[in-house]
Amino acid sequence: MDGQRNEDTVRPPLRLALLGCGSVGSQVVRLLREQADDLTARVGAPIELVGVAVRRPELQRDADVPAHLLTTDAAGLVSRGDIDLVVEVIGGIEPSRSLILTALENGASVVTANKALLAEDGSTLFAAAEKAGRDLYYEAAVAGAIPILRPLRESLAGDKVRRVLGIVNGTTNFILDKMDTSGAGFTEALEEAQDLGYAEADPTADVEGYDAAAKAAILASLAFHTRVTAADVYREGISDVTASDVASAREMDSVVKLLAICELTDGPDGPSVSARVHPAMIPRSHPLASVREAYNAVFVESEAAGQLMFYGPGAGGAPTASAVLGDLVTVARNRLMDVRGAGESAYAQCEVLPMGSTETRYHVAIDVDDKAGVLAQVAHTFADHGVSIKTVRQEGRGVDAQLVVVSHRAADADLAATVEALRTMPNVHDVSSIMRVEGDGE
Ligand SMILES: NC(=O)C1=CN([C@@H]2O[C@H](COP(=O)(O)OP(=O)(O)OC[C@H]3O[C@@H](n4cnc5c(N)ncnc54)[C@H](O)[C@@H]3O)[C@@H](O)[C@H]2O)C=CC1
Ligand SMILES: N[C@@H](CC=O)C(=O)O
Ligand code: NA
Repeated sequence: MDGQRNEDTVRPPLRLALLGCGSVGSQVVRLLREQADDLTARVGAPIELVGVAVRRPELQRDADVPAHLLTTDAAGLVSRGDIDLVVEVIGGIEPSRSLILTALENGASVVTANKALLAEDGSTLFAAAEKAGRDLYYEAAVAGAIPILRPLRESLAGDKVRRVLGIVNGTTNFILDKMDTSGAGFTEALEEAQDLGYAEADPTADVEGYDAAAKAAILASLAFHTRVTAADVYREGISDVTASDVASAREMDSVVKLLAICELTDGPDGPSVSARVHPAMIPRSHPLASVREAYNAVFVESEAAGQLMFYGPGAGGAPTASAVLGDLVTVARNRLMDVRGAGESAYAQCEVLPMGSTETRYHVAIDVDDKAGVLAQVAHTFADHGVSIKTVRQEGRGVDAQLVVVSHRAADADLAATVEALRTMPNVHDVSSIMRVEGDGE
């Protein structure tokens, strides 16, 4: 009966152009075909794939794309004037930016997974979507399949988000998890990630934190109703994390994770925000510590809702295509109703704090002479830079000792200056591990 009723009310097809047919694009094609009837029923009209822009048409693809749909002329496809919906899964800045702008100008609604572009120049795209009166949706751009952007933009629109703490890069989480569980070094763990297809042949964007920084910019913008770009995000990757850092974390009953941290801080001149990506120790009891392998999770703290956690697959063709299809159904429904969905609100116009004035905590391992007064000298150095010590542990190592200091929260610049000063002290041999500490409620 229901099926019959839907068929009776089905409208003419919405015409879809797909830009890019790699890992994500080919899964979009597969799901469109396999779920065609359900999608038609959910949207209220069929979605008809009318063109697929590719770079190399001769390539064998995971999805069976009819040859007559393939074109190398992506610009021509989005300029045709008869396209209702465009999915951009090419990636990178150009030609993706120009293609999305042309698609919007020609009246199409757009779905993209392109975090690099949104984090670099989202404001140009949002302005173009608004001018055209069309939707621009991008749930897949952060944490793949995990619904996180829609909850921030819509479900939490009546609340005040104060903090977003996320594991938003699957490759680096896989590497750090391997280092923790098997004691592997960074290089060995990276090779395993590459063998399993998680890390690219050139893993720089993942390993050096650029991918997570783009996602942090998008998260901070939506969470705090402001504009944060990738250039505003402090970034450190995981290539300097050693097996000894991971072992130090284990001794503290903690794990090392690459975190994206976005915070709202109230000040006398109004709220400001910070966004940073760096490795940090978190206690094993924290919900993010149990995020294993290539999974992602985003932990959101808001004033009324309290703590929320979003967990699932953050990468991979099919999971990412799931998020793309979710957006596609939404923008297709909006087209049929001739409305625009919720757009970006950037009314807050918050200042973005530099990393130096962001408050963090440090775990510092210091190799020193095991002599009377050395601990006091080290403690003075912290105090001289205005950094309060939370705990100190000392381990004897023959004539030497290792001091493991965990600080209270202090300006990151003061902590960095403390470490610099420690390195010049006569009884200090080495500052062998420096790691920020997060998530233990301080
Ligand atoms: N793979 C994943 O797990 C995730 C990917 N994303 C994003 O999804 C987007 C696509 O990623 P993937 O599918 O993994 O990349 P991919 O590299 O597998 O696919 C991109 C495709 O675009 C094609 N292409 C490049 N230039 C083109 C042009 N001018 N015209 C037409 N086609 C062109 C390439 O030949 C390639 O087949 C990127 O923005 C990526 O950041 C987001 C979340 C997860
Ligand atoms: N390279 C990314 C994939 C999706 O954004 C990751 O490893 O998480
Ligand atoms: Na997502």
